[in-house]
Amino acid sequence: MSAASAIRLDDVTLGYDRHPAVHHLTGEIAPGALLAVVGPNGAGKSTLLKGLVGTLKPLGGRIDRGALKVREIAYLPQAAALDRSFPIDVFDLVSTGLWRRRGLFGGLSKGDRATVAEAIASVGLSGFERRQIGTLSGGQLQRALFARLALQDAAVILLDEPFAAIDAKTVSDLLELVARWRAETRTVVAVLHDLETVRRAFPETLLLARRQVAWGPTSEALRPERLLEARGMQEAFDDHAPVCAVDHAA
Ligand SMILES: Nc1ncnc2c1ncn2[C@@H]1O[C@H](COP(=O)(O)OP(=O)(O)OP(=O)(O)O)[C@@H](O)[C@H]1O
Repeated sequence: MSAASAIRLDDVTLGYDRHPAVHHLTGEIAPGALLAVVGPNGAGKSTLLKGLVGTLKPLGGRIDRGALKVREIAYLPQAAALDRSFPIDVFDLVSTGLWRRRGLFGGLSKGDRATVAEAIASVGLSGFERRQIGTLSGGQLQRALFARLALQDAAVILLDEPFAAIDAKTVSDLLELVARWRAETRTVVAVLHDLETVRRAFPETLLLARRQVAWGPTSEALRPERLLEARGMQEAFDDHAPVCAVDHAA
């Protein structure tokens, strides 16, 4: 992991084909932060993660990652984005978490194999090493993907709806892993829909509705009036508007 750097957003607009999906984002993700990103469907949450990981360049404003390299940011997209028919077993999937350190064709040493086995054990999947990922339940697959993330040794970990359709036991096991990452001073940003989980486990929240409604301590950001405001802003958003002139006063 590199020396910790904050990620700073300065009036960032992100979108597709010159149409903003989310705009006027300004704030700082401090090193070691545990930040939830919350908002209605289509609010721009996934778009924001794509901006943070650098796959989407801002249409406006600036994302400053300091000394942090884009390859030091690990990104777990929504489960739907993963091709589960890909012929790979749990061990090989998890071991790809070492690629950054070992290179694509580096091969695994005995020590590496032990590290992979440990990561698999840490998510409760020992015994599943040779199972094809297509045969796993949704929760088991998510455990395997978290084990791979753990091996990536990333300074920043971005999770897009990591607990969608996952049972309470699995969520609580994976949250323990997230807490461990935080103790290791990694930064974790997670898109979440379950506000109970956010309130329980995430000290900071960014509430989005095509722009930021609130960004700060979770208890403040998730006040009922803020959530209501987010819903109203989401409904009022014009999906076809071009990039706007900045309206800081709004
Ligand atoms: N590749 C794309 N091309 C064009 N528009 C897109 C693309 N991806 C997302 N959008 C649009 O950008 C807006 C924000 O989408 P985004 O996926 O970021 O929302 P979200 O908050 O993650 O939603 P959800 O909770 O439903 O996953 C939506 O109007 C969506 O249709």
